[in-house]
Amino acid sequence: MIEAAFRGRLGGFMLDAAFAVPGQGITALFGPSGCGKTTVLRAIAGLLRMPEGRLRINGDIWQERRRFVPPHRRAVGYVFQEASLFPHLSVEANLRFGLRRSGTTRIGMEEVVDLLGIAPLFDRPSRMLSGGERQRVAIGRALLSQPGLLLMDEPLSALDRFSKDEILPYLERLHAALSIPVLYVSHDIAEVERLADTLVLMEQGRVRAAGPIPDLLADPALPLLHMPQPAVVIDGKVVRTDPGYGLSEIAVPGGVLVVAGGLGPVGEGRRVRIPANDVSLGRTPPRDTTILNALPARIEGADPAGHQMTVRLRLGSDGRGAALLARISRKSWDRLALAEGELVFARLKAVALSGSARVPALTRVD
Ligand SMILES: Nc1ncnc2c1ncn2[C@@H]1O[C@H](COP(=O)(O)OP(=O)(O)OP(=O)(O)O)[C@@H](O)[C@H]1O
Repeated sequence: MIEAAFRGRLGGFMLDAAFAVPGQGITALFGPSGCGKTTVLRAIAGLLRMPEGRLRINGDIWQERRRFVPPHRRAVGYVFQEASLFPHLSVEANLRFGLRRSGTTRIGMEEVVDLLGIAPLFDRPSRMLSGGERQRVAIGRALLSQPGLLLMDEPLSALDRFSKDEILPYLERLHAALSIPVLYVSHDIAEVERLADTLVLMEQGRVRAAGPIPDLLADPALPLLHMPQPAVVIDGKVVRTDPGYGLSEIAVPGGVLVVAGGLGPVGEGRRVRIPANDVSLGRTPPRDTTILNALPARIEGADPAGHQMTVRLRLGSDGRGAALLARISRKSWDRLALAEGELVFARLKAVALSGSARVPALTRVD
């Protein structure tokens, strides 16, 4: 468990942020520019001492009343927006610099090099790396310092789209292979939807909500559902693959989804992303359609969005499955006389796998 509470004033900015999140997986600190995400990360690293603060990381107290563990005694790895490598040193020497800082070895050089695909870069001076490559080395160096907690402050924001897409699968691999909890600052919801297990939503120095990302994306009291392009993410497992058609079946709470790709061992974890604009609703099961996914679901409620409605649903005829959103026209809502509690068939035009394999938390290896 990671329990954090910080309160205090920095110039004209008031921070009053408290959250408790699982001590494993990736927790995203998400919110608009200036809401205090970096300040919280700095307070967790001990680089900033808030007048009132309480911080407990998986049982270890790092700050409480007069107790304040200094930054060098906190087992954190910190990855910044721009990798601060030694430009004249080789990748290997930069990585060894991380290794030297610590006595115990939880993660070794070989594992880091393998996980982050660093082998081909090993002998290069770090000034000759691309932005994405530099960031991979910076992440490797942070991991080699044997952190009990990895802090990442917008690690992809200085990269172009191409480099971002190149590095995201590596972050997903880390997520799958390591048990080190990660606090990940971002203001890019696409990144957060892809990587995070838990979301801490910040607004003006405060925590508006904290919880599993699938729940927060579909919560009508929060701004995420009211964004122009809302979406849900659902975590499931491969139950069948059909290599001939390049399809896999993913069991999710309340149904089974057919998705393109995602072929892999049965039982492996997968996350899917379903944009609300790609979901339509009908009262009867569809026939003669090219749509592969049409699942029974119950309407939980609906919120007007201009001339449209954002309909909140739960998969399964009992309405107890995963949360789903549908953006439909108000006219369709009225024409079908839809209402809370009704059973409908959700037709999902697009179900995209979000990233690569996700290993369920319980089978993660240490
Ligand atoms: N040492 C300081 N003294 C005064 N004000 C500060 C200090 N540190 C941060 N602030 C202010 O606190 C606010 C929050 O800053 P912070 O960098 O934590 O936001 P953020 O959510 O990470 O933003 P961004 O996404 O733009 O990086 C800002 O208004 C910033 O100017």
